[in-house]
Amino acid sequence: MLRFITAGESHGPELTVILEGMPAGLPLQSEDIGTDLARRQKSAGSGARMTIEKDRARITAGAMGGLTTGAPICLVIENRDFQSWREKQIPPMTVPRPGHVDLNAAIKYGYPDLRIGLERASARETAARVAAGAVCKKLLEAFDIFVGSYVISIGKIVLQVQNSEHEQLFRSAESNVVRCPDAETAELMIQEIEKAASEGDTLGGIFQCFALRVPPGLGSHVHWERRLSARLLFAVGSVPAVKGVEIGNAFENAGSLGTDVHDEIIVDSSGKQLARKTNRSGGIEGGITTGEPILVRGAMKPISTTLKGLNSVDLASGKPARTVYERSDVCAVPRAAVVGEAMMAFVLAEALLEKLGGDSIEEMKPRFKDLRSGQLDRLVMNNTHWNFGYE
Ligand SMILES: Cc1cc2nc3c(=O)[nH]c(=O)nc-3n(C[C@H](O)[C@H](O)[C@H](O)COP(=O)(O)O)c2cc1C
Ligand SMILES: C=C(O[C@@H]1CC(C(=O)O)=C[C@@H](OP(=O)(O)O)[C@H]1O)C(=O)O
Repeated sequence: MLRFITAGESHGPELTVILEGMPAGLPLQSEDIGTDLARRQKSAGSGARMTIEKDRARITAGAMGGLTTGAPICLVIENRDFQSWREKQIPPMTVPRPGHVDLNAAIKYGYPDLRIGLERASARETAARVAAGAVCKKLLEAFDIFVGSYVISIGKIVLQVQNSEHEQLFRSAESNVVRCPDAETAELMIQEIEKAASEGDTLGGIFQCFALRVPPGLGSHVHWERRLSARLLFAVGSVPAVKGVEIGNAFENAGSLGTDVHDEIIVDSSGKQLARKTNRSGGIEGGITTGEPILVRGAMKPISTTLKGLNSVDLASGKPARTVYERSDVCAVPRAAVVGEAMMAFVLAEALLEKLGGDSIEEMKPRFKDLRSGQLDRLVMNNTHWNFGYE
């Protein structure tokens, strides 16, 4: 079993993540994690906090001499902003912001100050997830599996050019600050963010995560919690502010005819390998990977903290009050996309380990080679009748 747990508050000294279950022998350096940490910070629409933090993961356990040992991996990320909070007398926060955990956490935990809830609910925690996800990506890369993402929409600006060249779309998207593959649409998205910011408002949007060269056979149909589709929906849906997740073209498919949706099975030009004409299923059928790219989209609500303010109630006086603004992102869809990648990488790394077993990369490699693929001659079928009996 692969698992991770994070700890840390947004303005506390540091974030910690422990990733347990990684096999031994995986090359791992802090720089491997730094790239994704930096990607998660870079985006149009980011607030002032992102100019303060320079995220870097310190590896304090589980890797020695640049290789994982099989022991729990501990990663620590400093919160530089802690320095400006540690000596401060902070006035109590008593007006809950709609869209945040503020009110619910206070009701549930009996907090005397709304800050206590927001400190842990803040998406600062996602830096720790991205660090763990980067390690999972290293494992997947050792088996040539690639996980990436790009932005499909911000507010009402939607990417029109969508095709199956996900890796290429990803590369183009990385060249701009909204992580959109099409330069013209990216420009419109940036303008949309600037407009919302100038009006004291915020935006959400949709990001696409994908995984390429995932072998068929990860996940299972035999039990609800082993279905890879369900596990991916849960993982990507756990990203703060993500309120909808779909696999493949799920919502569009729901309004179409079956014969227009399901990915027909063909024998490819080699005559030996089974393939699909399309990938509307997003690479999973019956909770098991098909070998086609895995596609998961996350829909993020607009950022809850708005400069304009929203109506609420001051819990100290019981009177109506406007929310108080300190600072915030205006749009975080490009940043959330990187968190989505991390969550997807975690689920796939876990599923790969379940499939292959083994305590070291060396043990996993030959088993990976031997994975059942869609090769016709490896499918064991015969025409003898089968007795459907239980006694
Ligand atoms: C990368 C990232 C950055 C975020 N930045 C902000 C922010 O600056 N301000 C804000 O109000 N919400 C931000 N959010 C969203 C809140 O964390 C989230 O809406 C809040 O915790 C409530 O959780 P829920 O929306 O899942 O109910 C961000 C989310 C992500 C994933
Ligand atoms: C710190 C991060 O994101 C934060 C997520 C966040 C929220 O409410 O979720 C609010 C902002 O923090 P602050 O209140 O300190 O300005 C964001 O900057 C981060 O992503 O590393």
